[in-house]
Amino acid sequence: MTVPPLAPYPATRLRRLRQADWSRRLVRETEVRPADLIWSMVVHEGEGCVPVASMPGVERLSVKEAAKAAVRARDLGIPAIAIFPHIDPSRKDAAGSIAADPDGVIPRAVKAMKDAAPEVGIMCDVALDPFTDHGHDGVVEGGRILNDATIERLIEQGLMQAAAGADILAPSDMMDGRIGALRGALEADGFQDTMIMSYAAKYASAFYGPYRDAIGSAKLSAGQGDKKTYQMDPANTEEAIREVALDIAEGADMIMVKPGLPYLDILRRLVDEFRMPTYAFQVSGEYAMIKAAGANGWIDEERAILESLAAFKRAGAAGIITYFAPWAAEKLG
Ligand SMILES: NCc1[nH]cc(CCC(=O)O)c1CC(=O)O
Ligand SMILES: [Mg+2]
Repeated sequence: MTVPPLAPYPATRLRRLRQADWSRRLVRETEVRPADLIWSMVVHEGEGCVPVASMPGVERLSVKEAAKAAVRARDLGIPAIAIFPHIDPSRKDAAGSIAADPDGVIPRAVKAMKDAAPEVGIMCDVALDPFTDHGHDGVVEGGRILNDATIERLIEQGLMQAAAGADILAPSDMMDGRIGALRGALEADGFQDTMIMSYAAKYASAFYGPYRDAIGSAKLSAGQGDKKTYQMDPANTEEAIREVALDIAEGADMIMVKPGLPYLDILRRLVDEFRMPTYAFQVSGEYAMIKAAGANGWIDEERAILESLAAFKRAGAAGIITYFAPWAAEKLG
């Protein structure tokens, strides 16, 4: 990109445009609006709201509360909600047997939310980890995560979610080939309008820690293995291009980079390379860091939240999946 020639100082003084709020607003290049936000939300099988210790301000919501939250999202101008399930440990097993249960908390929440606020898009994670007792996203055999056997389970789960009324399916497992398999299954079963947002460039990150607390799959963070054989190495950027190219070719409508703030370089590259609707997930650890530093008075929490959201837009995100969505929409609306 060539910069047009600038008159040298003092004819050019870049500070001129920064001197007043009105002129700063006038030259602002990007803006965060409620319509840029996807509300990341945890639902649980019980009643009421249960606070998540490592994510102050985030609560696990019952199906009933999730329906109310959908109405709130609509009123705030938030276009979509991504839901994640907390499952009682007694109901988990090695196979994640209940992941595709049509009476599970996810399909019940989807139906209740779509009934309460049909104008709000509902996105579901396609992955086994909330339902497995080992916390992995796939079928495990002899310590290995089986790719193709996992895809079969993901298809069952995704079709169940689509049948429940989910608008967007978001496979977050990082198995190879799952986008194409899911797209084919959706077409075959009459769900040609169900969207897929692929967690295409998803990294094996330490920033997911509080999420495992939120959905009750703490085992991995306690040192029982890691997800490095399927999630990406944080050192890699060329590989993200290959991951995304394949997911687009397999039929993804939207792509995602995860985590968010530490991976803005990846986000920018993918937007420039593919020109697809590209989303950033500001994950649980990013939320927790801002909340913790804010609570200690070490940073100005409100400014830090808004600055972080602005950074995603500046880097080219079409939208941001964030636990801050309701607070931010209220502030920005
Ligand atoms: N596949 C599950 C999944 N879906 C979203 C997150 C993380 C969300 C967050 O940290 O906020 C994870 C965790 C993981 O992959 O280990
Ligand atoms: Mg892939």
